[in-house]
Amino acid sequence: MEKELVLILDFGGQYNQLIARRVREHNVYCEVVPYDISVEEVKRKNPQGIIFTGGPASVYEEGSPKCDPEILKLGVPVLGICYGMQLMAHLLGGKVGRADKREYGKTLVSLRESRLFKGISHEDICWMSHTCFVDVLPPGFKVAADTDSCPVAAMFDEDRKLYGVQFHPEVEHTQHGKEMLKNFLFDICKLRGTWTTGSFIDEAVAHIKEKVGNKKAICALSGGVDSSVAAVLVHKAIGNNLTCIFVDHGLLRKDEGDQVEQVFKEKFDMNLIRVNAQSRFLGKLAGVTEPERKRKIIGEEFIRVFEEEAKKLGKIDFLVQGTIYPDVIESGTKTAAVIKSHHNVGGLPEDMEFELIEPLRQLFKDEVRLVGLELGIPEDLIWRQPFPGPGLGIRVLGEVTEEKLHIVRESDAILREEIKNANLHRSIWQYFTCLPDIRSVGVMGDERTYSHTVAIRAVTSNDAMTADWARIPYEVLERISSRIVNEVEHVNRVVYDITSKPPATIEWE
Ligand SMILES: Nc1ncnc2c1ncn2[C@@H]1O[C@H](COP(=O)(O)OP(=O)(O)OP(=O)(O)O)[C@@H](O)[C@H]1O
Ligand SMILES: O=c1[nH]c(=O)c2[nH+]cn([C@@H]3O[C@H](COP(=O)(O)O)[C@@H](O)[C@H]3O)c2[nH]1
Ligand SMILES: NC(=O)CC[C@H](N)C(=O)O
Ligand SMILES: [Mg+2]
Repeated sequence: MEKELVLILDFGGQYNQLIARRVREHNVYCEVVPYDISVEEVKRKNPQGIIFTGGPASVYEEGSPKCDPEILKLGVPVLGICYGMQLMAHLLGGKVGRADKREYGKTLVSLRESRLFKGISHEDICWMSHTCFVDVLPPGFKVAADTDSCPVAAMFDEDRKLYGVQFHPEVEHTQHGKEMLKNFLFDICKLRGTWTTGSFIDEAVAHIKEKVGNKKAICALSGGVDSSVAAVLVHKAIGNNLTCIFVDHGLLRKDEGDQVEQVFKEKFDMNLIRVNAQSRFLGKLAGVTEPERKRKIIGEEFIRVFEEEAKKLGKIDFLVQGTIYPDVIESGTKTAAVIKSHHNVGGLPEDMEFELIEPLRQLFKDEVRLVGLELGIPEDLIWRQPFPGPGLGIRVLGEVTEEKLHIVRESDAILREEIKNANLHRSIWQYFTCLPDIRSVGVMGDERTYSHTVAIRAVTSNDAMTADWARIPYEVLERISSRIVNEVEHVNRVVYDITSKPPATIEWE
């Protein structure tokens, strides 16, 4: 059976991940690729459909992102969304102008007859976010929708299978957006929706087998969800030619090192090496306060440890990592801004000796969890809360010291225990404490104190791309706060972080 694939050309829009999710929700595999992918590369990947995303630029500006126009001539159906539609118009001889009136948010759109809108009535509430508009249609195109202030809210050329929408079908607020994407995928691109976690596993295993052959690989294993799933997947492909390496960098949570080692030895039949590298990581971090510096130092040190361990094992060509899509996107791409350098992507040193294998690189966390369950990984591991590779190193704000690590470790253990006792551990995506680099005045036992403040961070999320602060019941918060101040030395105040992502991020650094 031919492999089904939709390529999403990334022009830097805010909702690009959502487009990918919506396509996958229809069981169609898709990949988000940079907008300047060459036409040869597109041909090699052989997609049955292509989507151009939105983006902040204006097509008529110099230097605005443009794809190879040949992509529009491949005969593969293309759906341009917002900037994507404007670019399609611009490249094919139409004209894009700047409107006097911006359209932003919910907008009533009149739809005309088009395969894209099959089964949807002649009006729909759509979500708009634009200033520019298609002023003159490119030759061969027809108007498929309009609004009070936008004459071309959608356009199409049925013969060439080129479609454009000015609004965003991928956001929830567009009432029939799902149906529109469905029409594009199934009616226009003639896809069947064969992508399932089972088929993903089969393909990934075959691909890894082919790539690695009889060579050897190591896997950076943290005991977290992503690297455990990656390890099991690669082990399925290459068996004992894989060795997992778990680094205890001194930035782990309370008792975590021993727990990971124990669980892994009990539940998995794989080679595992635990490296105790506490002092070298803490040494490298001494005196460093800037968050991005800290992340890069940790990222590089990880690789140096892997290289040293690999040398002891003979010739190792590949490094397996549990990188997932949000790690990639937040570390910055050609079009997406750097939010923070995830140690395993933006924090990698340039002179690394391994070739990377990252089978989960295109997946979101919830998809990784489904793959893990399908692979038979125990549920309690699959539902572990995410824990970042740089660990407590980015939860101790500012300089990392043993004393501060101790405070975070102990307070975090209390928080986790109480969340579990309150049976909230499955409904909250992530919950942890962090240590802002501040001290404040308190009174304990009639005496003045001048001690640390501990912050509680707890969020709900589906994929870590956006998050809301979790509404932990007051009684639970009260218990956590009182235990932390009573049981953890050098702490006299506990605060609760009530910011969503955006504008904040989940971690504080
Ligand atoms: N202590 C560690 N030792 C070895 N590799 C690690 C360690 N921490 C992180 N890594 C590597 O970095 C990758 C990214 O870390 P990340 O925390 O995002 O994923 P994870 O730990 O596998 O899963 P989770 O998000 O559930 O914690 C991991 O998949 C793993 O390959
Ligand atoms: O492996 C990782 N390496 C990193 O450098 C890193 N930084 C953040 N995170 C985790 O990613 C998710 C999103 O976090 P932020 O909202 O803080 O960006 C959350 O789940 C974070 O815990 C990381 N994971
Ligand atoms: N959301 C978008 O893709 C916006 C496209 C373009 N920047 C505009 O303002 O019209
Ligand atoms: Mg982790």
